[in-house]
Amino acid sequence: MAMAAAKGRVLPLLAVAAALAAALLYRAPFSKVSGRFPFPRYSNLRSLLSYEKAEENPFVFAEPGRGGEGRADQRDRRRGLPELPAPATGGGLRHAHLDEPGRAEWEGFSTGTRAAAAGGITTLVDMPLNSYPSTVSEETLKLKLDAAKDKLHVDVGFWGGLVPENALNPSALESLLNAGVLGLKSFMCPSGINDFPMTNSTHIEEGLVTLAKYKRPLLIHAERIPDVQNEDGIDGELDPKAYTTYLKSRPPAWEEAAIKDLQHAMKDTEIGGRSEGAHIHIVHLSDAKTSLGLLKDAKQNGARVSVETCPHYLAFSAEEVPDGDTRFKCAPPIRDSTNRDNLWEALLDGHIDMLSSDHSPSAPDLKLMEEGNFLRAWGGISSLQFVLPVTWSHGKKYGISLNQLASWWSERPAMLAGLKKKGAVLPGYRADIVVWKPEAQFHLDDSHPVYHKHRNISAYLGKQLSGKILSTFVGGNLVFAEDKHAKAACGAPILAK
Ligand SMILES: NC(=O)N[C@H]1NC(=O)NC1=O
Repeated sequence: MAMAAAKGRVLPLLAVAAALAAALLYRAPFSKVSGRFPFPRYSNLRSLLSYEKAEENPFVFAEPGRGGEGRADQRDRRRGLPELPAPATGGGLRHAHLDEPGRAEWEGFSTGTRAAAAGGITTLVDMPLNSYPSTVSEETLKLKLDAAKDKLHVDVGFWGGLVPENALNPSALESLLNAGVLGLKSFMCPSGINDFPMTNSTHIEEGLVTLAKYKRPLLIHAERIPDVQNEDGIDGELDPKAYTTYLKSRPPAWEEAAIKDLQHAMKDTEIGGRSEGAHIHIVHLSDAKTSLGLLKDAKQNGARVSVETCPHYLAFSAEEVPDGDTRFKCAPPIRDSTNRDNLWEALLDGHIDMLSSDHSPSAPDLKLMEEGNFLRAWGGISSLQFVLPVTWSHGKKYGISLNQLASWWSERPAMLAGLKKKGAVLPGYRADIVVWKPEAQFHLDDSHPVYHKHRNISAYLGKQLSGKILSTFVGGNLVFAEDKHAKAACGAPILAK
C-alpha cells in the first residue's frame, strides 16, 4: 500500500512517532530489574522518537542499499513524517485470544486485527485456546493459519498449548514447535474451555525440558485451587451479583498456590538446571503481594522467569466494579485499589517486566450481562483496541514515561516472543510504527468506532481516555489512518524458525 496515503492533514498533528518497542533516545531500565530479565539483548536500546527530536535525528529505518535511503526523505520529513523505506522496524505487541477457527462468533482474525490496527498495535500473538480446536499440535496450528489467511491487518504469531495430551510427549511438542509456534501456554486451573485442560507441575516441568532445546518460553496462567480453601471462601449464601462474592471465590491464595507449585520448575531453569535455557513467563499477574514476592525471590535466585500484568489490573479497582457488571469479570480478578497501586509500583521498579492485553472476549450472551451473575459469566476482558491509551491515561498519574510504555508494550514482549526483527526501530527491522497524539483526549461514547466484534462487552466503554491513534504502519504499510483501515489485509503470520 502506498505511503502517500499517510501524508496530508493528519501528519502535521504528529506528536510522537512511536514504534512501540523501539527507540532512538532511550536506555531500557534493565539495571532496575530485580534479578535478571531472561533476554538482556536490548540493554542499550534507544526508544521513542518524538516529533521534535525527529527534526534533530533523521528517522533512520533501513540499512543503505536495502530498500531505502537509510534515512528519512527531507521533504517528507518537513511535512511531519518520514517516507519509510521498506525493511525498517519497531512494533507494539500484545497477546490476545482471537478465537478462530471454531469460535469466530466470539472474535476473529479480521475483527481482532482491525481493532489492533486502530489501537496502534502492530503485532499480536494469538493464544492457543478459545478457538476450536485449540492449537496443541502441528495440525491444529495449520488450521489456525488457514483460518487467518487474507484476514490479518497486523502481523500475528501463535502460542501453542501445553496440555496433558502433549506435555509428556516430547516428539508431539517438538512437532508443534517445529511447525512454528513462538512458545507454549498452559493453565494451572480450569481454563474455562473444556478442550483446553489444565496442567500440573509434572506436565510443566517435563514440557520445559523440550522448550529449553528450542529456547522458547512457557507462558503460565498461574492460579491453582489451593488444597485447603480458606474459610473466607465462597459459600452458597453469597450473592452472585456482588463483585465481593467473585473476589472471595478467587482470592490471591490461588495465585500464591500456583507460584509455590512452580518453584521446582523455576529452579530447573537456573544455570545448570534440568531445563536450563527454558523460560517461564507468568501471564496477567494480579496479586501484587505474596505472589509477586515469590517471583522476585525466584528471579533473584537466578531463575529464568518473567512476569506481566494487564491494563485492567492497572486501570480498575475492585471498589469501583459495579455489582452485576460482568464486563469486569476476569481471572485472576481485579483486586482493590491498594493492590492496583502496588502493581504500578512493581512495574515502575522493574519487578513486573511487561504488559499484555489478555484480550479475551466471548459471545455477548456468555457475559450474562442481564443476569449479572459473576460466578457463571464468562471471565475475560475485551480491550484490545484501547490498551495503549488506557495504560497511558492511567499511568500518567504514576509518572510513567513514553519510553517506559514502549519498553513494556513492545521491546520486552518482542524479546519474550523471540521476534528478532521487531520491538525496536533499528536498521533491518520491520517498519512497525504507531503515530499518535498522547495528549489528545477522547470519550469512548456510543459514537466512537470500535472494531472488536462485540463493542458492548468492553468495560472501557464510557471512559474518557487520552492518547489518540493517528496512524499505524505494519512492515512499512499504512494499515490504519484517519479512522479508516487499509482495504487490503497486509499483516503477515509469524512463524518461529
Ligand atoms: N479462557 C480464557 O480466555 N481465559 C482468560 N480469561 C481471563 O479472564 N483470564 C484468562 O486467562
